[in-house]
Amino acid sequence: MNILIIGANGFTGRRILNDLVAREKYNISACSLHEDILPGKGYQFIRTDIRNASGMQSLFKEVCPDIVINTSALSVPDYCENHHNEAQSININAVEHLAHACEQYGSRLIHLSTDFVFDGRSEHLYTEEDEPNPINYYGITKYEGEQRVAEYCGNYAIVRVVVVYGKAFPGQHGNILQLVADKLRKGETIRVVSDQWRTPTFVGDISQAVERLMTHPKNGIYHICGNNCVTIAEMAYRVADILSLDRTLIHPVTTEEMQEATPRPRFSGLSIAKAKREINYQPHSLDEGIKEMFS
Ligand SMILES: NC(=O)C1=CN([C@@H]2O[C@H](COP(=O)(O)OP(=O)(O)OC[C@H]3O[C@@H](n4cnc5c(N)ncnc54)[C@H](OP(=O)(O)O)[C@@H]3O)[C@@H](O)[C@H]2O)C=CC1
Ligand SMILES: Cc1cn([C@H]2C[C@H](O)[C@@H](COP(=O)(O)OP(=O)(O)O[C@H]3O[C@@H](C)C(=O)[C@@H](O)[C@H]3O)O2)c(=O)[nH]c1=O
Repeated sequence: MNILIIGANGFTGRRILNDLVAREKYNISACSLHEDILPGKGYQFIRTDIRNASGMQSLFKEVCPDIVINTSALSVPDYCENHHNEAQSININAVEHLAHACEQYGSRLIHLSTDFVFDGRSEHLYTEEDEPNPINYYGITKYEGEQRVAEYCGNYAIVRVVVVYGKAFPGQHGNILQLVADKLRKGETIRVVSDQWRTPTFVGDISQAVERLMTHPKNGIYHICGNNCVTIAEMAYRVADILSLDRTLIHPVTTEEMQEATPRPRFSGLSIAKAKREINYQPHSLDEGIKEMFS
């Protein structure tokens, strides 16, 4: 089976690449905007900018992928808020070209998306049937990208993940749990929001789910995240407690006090009932994920 992983230098993409290579049963190609951050064995790396239509065509011609896993994105909401054109070209236009290329080559597209497609006004965990209504530009572009995939691709799965955490490699952006651990280890304080609820996702659980979705016979959206719905502050306290760090350095603040430049959903916990039912998805608990991340 020929697999193409796009965005393979990224936090989630590299974890999926490493996990699938370790299975030793796939023919794997990886691409990213820049050179391979950590060259290894068991895959070929082809540097490609997926905004470039002819570059994408050559990539597909060379790889002839059965499965395409798209983890590439402009995934920093604050940056997207001030760089609309760039966000649109990566999160929407390139995704549309990708969907067409998959259709042309008969590839199944596994496309990563986000809880930020929702407005956060819900009182319950969002299901795949709930109507998106993004409240920041990143969310708008990711929702539009989802729609292009569903419209132009005959064989696809959209995988929505939430606050992804796990070990990062040098050169990758970290995550809020790593930031908390780093600050507390240095004896520094950190302000964390106490009124935004999420279902954080252990990065290894995404590759577990993606591998199952590669051969799953259905199209559609899948919510893939953890099964604990907590505030960002609660995540920070769990890191402090599990690593025996000083929890008094954590200063919980409201969204209003935090004065974030980019609006974020108040509540964007996702329900994983569909993934459990259809692909027997079984995520780590938050405590298990934190322990594995810092082991
Ligand atoms: N991180 C999170 O908490 C969450 C992430 N998501 C979604 O999950 C997915 C993965 O996110 P994450 O792991 O954080 O992503 P990263 O930001 O870590 O990685 C994205 C990768 O995309 C690559 N890329 C960007 N533009 C292009 C391009 N034009 N052509 C080719 N490659 C490109 C970059 O490559 P290079 O490094 O080579 O420049 C980068 O490494 C995204 O779809 C994101 O929207 C959803 C919810 C939460
Ligand atoms: C840096 C920082 C963040 N936070 C909060 C803000 C936010 O709610 C949460 C995570 O912050 P981050 O900066 O990691 O990113 P943020 O932009 O909120 O995270 C999002 O990333 C994109 C890609 C997604 O798709 C979303 O699912 C979500 O995970 O932590 C604090 O409370 N204190 C801090 O010092």
